[in-house]
Amino acid sequence: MSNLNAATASIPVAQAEGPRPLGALTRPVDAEDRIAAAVREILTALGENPEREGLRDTPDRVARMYLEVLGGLHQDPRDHLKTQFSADHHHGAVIVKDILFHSMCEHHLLPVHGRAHVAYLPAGGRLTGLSKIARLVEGFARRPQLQERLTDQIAQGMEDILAPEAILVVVEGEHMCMSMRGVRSPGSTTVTTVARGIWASNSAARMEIMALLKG
Ligand SMILES: Nc1nc2c(ncn2[C@@H]2O[C@H](COP(=O)(O)OP(=O)(O)OP(=O)(O)O)[C@@H](O)[C@H]2O)c(=O)[nH]1
Ligand SMILES: [Zn+2]
Repeated sequence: MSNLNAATASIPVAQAEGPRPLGALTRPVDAEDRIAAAVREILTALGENPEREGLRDTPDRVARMYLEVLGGLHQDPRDHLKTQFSADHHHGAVIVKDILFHSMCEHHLLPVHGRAHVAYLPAGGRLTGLSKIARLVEGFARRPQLQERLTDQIAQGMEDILAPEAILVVVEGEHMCMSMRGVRSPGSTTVTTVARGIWASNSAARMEIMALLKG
C-alpha cells in the first residue's frame, strides 16, 4: 500500500450516488442453493463440465464463499459500536490505523483489499471498543461495494451510534478489477477520505489528524 500523500487532495470526498443501506438485508433461506445453481450455469456457459471431478463441489463451495465474503450484507455493522465506555478524563482524538479489510467491487464482483484508518473525537467522553471499529469496517467492507461508499458508511456508522465531535476516515484500496483485467494496472492504490464535524470545517485540525494517520 502507498502512503497517504494523495489523501489530502481529495477532502471532502463526493457522496457516492444511489441507495446506501446501512442496515441488514434479509438473507433468503435458499440463498446457498440459488448461488450454487448460478455458478453451475456460469461453468456450463463457459463450455466446462460442472460434473467433472475437479468442479463437482465447486458450485457449493463458491456459494459458501460468497455468503462469507459478502456476509456484511446480513448484519448491521453499527451494532458493534453499541459497546461503549465513558472516559471523562480523555479529551483527545482516538485513532485506529491500518485496519486491513477485504471487500468486493460491486461493478465486477472482484476483490478490493486495503487498509482503513478511522479517527474520532469523542463527545462527552463517549468511547467504543477499539476492536469494534475494526468490526464496523469489516461489516461494511463485506458487501458489494464502491470504495467511496465504504468510506462514507464507516463515517456514517460512527456518527449514528457514537455521535462524536469529529470523524476522519481514510481508506486505501487496491482493486483487482484494475489489476487483473481491464486496464491491467497492478499496484495502483485508490485513496478516499471523509471528514465530519470540526475536522470537516477546520482544515488545520484536519491536517493535524491526517499527519498522525500518516505517521
Ligand atoms: N469510483 C469507483 N469506481 C470503481 C470502483 N470499483 C470499480 N470502479 C470502476 O468502475 C468502472 C466501471 O466502468 P465500466 O466502463 O462500466 O466497466 P468496464 O468496461 O469493465 O471498465 P474497465 O474497468 O475500464 O474495463 C471502472 O472504471 C472501474 O475502475 C470504486 O470503488 N469506486
Ligand atoms: Zn470493479
